[in-house]
Amino acid sequence: MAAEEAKQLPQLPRIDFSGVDPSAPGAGRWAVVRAQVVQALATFGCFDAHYPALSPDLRAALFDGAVRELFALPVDTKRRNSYGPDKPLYGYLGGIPGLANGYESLAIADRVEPERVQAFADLMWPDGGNAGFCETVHGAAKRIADLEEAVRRMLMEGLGVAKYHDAVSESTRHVFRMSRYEATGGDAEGKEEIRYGTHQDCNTLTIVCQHQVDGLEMQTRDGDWILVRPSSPASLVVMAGNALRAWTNDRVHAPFHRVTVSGDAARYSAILFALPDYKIQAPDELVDDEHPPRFKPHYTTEFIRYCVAQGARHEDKLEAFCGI
Ligand SMILES: O=C(O)CCC(=O)C(=O)O
Ligand SMILES: [Fe+2]
Repeated sequence: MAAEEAKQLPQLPRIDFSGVDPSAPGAGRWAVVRAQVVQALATFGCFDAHYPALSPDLRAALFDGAVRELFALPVDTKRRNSYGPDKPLYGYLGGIPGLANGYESLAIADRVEPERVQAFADLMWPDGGNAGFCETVHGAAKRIADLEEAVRRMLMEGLGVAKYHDAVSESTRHVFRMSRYEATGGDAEGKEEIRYGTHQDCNTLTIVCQHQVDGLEMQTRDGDWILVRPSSPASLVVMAGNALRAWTNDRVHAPFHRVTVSGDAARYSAILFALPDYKIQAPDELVDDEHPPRFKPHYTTEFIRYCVAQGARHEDKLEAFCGI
């Protein structure tokens, strides 16, 4: 894409979380940031979050140490990362036919807790020596999970439904996925390849941390593609998925996105997915004459099953699944 062309495209909203402490809701710059979060999720469905709590040092330790070591393991070892056939999107993924090529990824579920990270590390390195991996991965994932909770709380406060926050947190699971996208071997035109095809996420909120190599592209409501360029070494991308869109009765946008890679360096990312166990049904406060119900109540597991069966088709799957 030519530089002049890129300049004309809208930029992702950038929201500065410095001075926001997820463990002290309401304090510091909370109210100012909350207004920006609600606005960004309603329009773009995503934003660039400057979040110094995930320090550049911790980020470097995560990618240059832990994640690289993990992907260097033999495939048979990585395949041990499985949560059973009922949870297809949980464990090791090595390419998803038709959707993701030259892509490999592993995931730690269901909560970001030291014991879960340790159990994962013990599967990968049964002989031990994984204490450094655990400390780094848990440290990074915990900070990202804190941001997810703060963003969700801000959104719920902004929409006037904060009273549901604790119950929603209680039945939200966190899946921390580490992904690797194979390089294409050159920057020349025509060398770029879509490594993860166009899709909307099925969950409530997703937070992407990309490292050094860009590649995440977000589609605006008008259909333009924006290549995400992190605004600072401490920036993350926060986006809404279809579960949050449905729960808010369509007040939040769930953007289509994809990953395109070129060049000689593999791309690595770490992604936190918040997955709802609760029934997705908009609270009464978000349904009125002006906002009639848009989606039938459902569970996200059912919707994910539907999406997997539908395959890589680029369409509004939520509407097709449960639109009213
Ligand atoms: O790796 C990324 O930047 C995003 C991948 C993605 O969209 C996904 O796993 O759902
Ligand atoms: Fe995604």
